[in-house]
Amino acid sequence: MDIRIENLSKRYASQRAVDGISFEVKTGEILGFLGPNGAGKSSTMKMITGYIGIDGGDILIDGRSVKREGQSLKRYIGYLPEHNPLYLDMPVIDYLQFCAALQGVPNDRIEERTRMMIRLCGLNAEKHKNIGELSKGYRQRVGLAQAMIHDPEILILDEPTTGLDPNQIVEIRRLIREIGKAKTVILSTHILPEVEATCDRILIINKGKIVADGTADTLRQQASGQEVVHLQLEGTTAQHAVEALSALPHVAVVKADEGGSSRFEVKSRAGHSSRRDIFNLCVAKGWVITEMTPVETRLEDIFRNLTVN
Ligand SMILES: Nc1ncnc2c1ncn2[C@@H]1O[C@H](COP(=O)(O)OP(=O)(O)OP(=O)(O)O)[C@@H](O)[C@H]1O
Repeated sequence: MDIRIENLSKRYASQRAVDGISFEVKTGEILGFLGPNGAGKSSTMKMITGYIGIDGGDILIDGRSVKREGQSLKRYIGYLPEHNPLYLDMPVIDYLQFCAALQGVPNDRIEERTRMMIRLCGLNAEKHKNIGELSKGYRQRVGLAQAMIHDPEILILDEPTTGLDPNQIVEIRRLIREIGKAKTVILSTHILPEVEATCDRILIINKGKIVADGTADTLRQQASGQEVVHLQLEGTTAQHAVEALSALPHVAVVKADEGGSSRFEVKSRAGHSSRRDIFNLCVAKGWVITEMTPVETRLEDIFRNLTVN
């Protein structure tokens, strides 16, 4: 099921938490929703799931308006909220059966779906414990299990791997990727490598507005206006190398590593590459290149550039 967000807005008193955003997520796509604290991610997710009202614009799920048909669209959506509300006095298994019934899973399938979620989310050893006795990570797993119990077409996951141990993070990412092949998934996270590992596309929101939308590769290409190369040379001094490299026509900045290790960072002018010139210079001077590595713009840097004001 496709999700289409059209000029969506949310206000809390005088604050615009979500400020006229538009984007689309297709079936089979996993969208990573990034943004600093307070950017408007949870508010957007809550509007998609019908947990809070829409102030402006609309959300279309398979062409149907959440504003008009929100209640009947809820059954297509699985939602893991940021603050996962769980019944602490209930055993895991009873809670999941209760959620299945609430979500309209037919009586004769409740046990099978509950068993499947317990297996998928690694809850077997804890299934008879009260939720209040579980560790933070296991509570998160219960939250994920309840989000998926009715096998929804759409999954909205607000920071799904928070509190999980590294092994379980890998498992849950794998699970999300698997589910994402046939469903529509939006997940928010603060863990940038997670977005690259799990998501097909990234949306960055800042102060209620979208500031980037694309694959990790496209965002990198857009951000890397200037080529940066790490270089290591033999047969010259740092001072000579910096002077000669700085004189190349497209080189903007040359930085030598401290300690005179003959390692350099060479930044070119926007839209130019200096790698050939560097190579030719070294050949002409008889210097040996022991390393020449283009530096990729890190997702962390892209995120910071777009969201630090
Ligand atoms: N119920 C509310 N009442 C008043 N203001 C709210 C409410 N919920 C959210 N806000 C405000 O709206 C803004 C966006 O909040 P939101 O929770 O959507 O951000 P977020 O991107 O999910 O942040 P985080 O990464 O910290 O979870 C914040 O400034 C927040 O304080």
